[in-house]
Amino acid sequence: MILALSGVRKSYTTAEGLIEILKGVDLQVASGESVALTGESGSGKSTLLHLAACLDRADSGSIVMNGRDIRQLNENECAHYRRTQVGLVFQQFNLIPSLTVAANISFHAKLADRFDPAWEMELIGKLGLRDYISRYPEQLSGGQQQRVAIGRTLAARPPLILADEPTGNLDEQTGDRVLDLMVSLSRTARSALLLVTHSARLAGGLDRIVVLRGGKIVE
Ligand SMILES: Nc1ncnc2c1ncn2[C@@H]1O[C@H](COP(=O)(O)OP(=O)(O)OP(=O)(O)O)[C@@H](O)[C@H]1O
Repeated sequence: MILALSGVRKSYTTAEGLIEILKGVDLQVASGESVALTGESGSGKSTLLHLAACLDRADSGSIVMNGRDIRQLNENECAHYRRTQVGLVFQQFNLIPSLTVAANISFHAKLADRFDPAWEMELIGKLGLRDYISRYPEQLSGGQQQRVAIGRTLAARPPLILADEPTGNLDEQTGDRVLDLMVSLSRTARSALLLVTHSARLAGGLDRIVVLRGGKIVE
């Protein structure tokens, strides 16, 4: 098991008082497995991904990644965890504006000490980015930037990829095509994938679908 969440709870304090979003989430993802995380808007899918990425803290429960409970990590250890253990593909591409496409793609792999030029060239080809490697992010379309963000994540071959359907500013067709690529390349990289998606078609192509409802995972 690469990732195991048990009894994970998370509440937010708002003007209306305390709202409980996750009410004891249990979820396991096996090494190399792809899991679609679905559920109604506001059910807590992004919250769950942020907790697994060590970007936010759960109130209780355990989140064990590769045998280690990430709830015990301090800030520095969390940052190291994000650099080496997980790849994040979120709605914001977060590319580095001052770096070329090629440098953006190798950035995390180098930080994680997993830079592999042959794998990177393969990714650049498969993502259709060969003609753009010397450009800067601002010179790319949204779909192209999204492909760079995916390439950057996959270049580091993280054991786990956490992806929050990054369809925000893309038309459906472009978004679907890029997400398909991400799923197939995650398999090639042997990374486990936990993907938030509203697309039943895309979810159907993954190993398993889980639903977040009423603050818990129902399969
Ligand atoms: N920092 C925060 N403070 C207060 N409430 C929050 C915070 N972040 C999220 N929420 C609330 O928690 C709930 C779950 O949000 P979350 O973004 O996890 O849902 P989601 O399932 O990813 O939704 P969507 O499919 O619309 O993206 C929502 O009701 C949201 O308003």
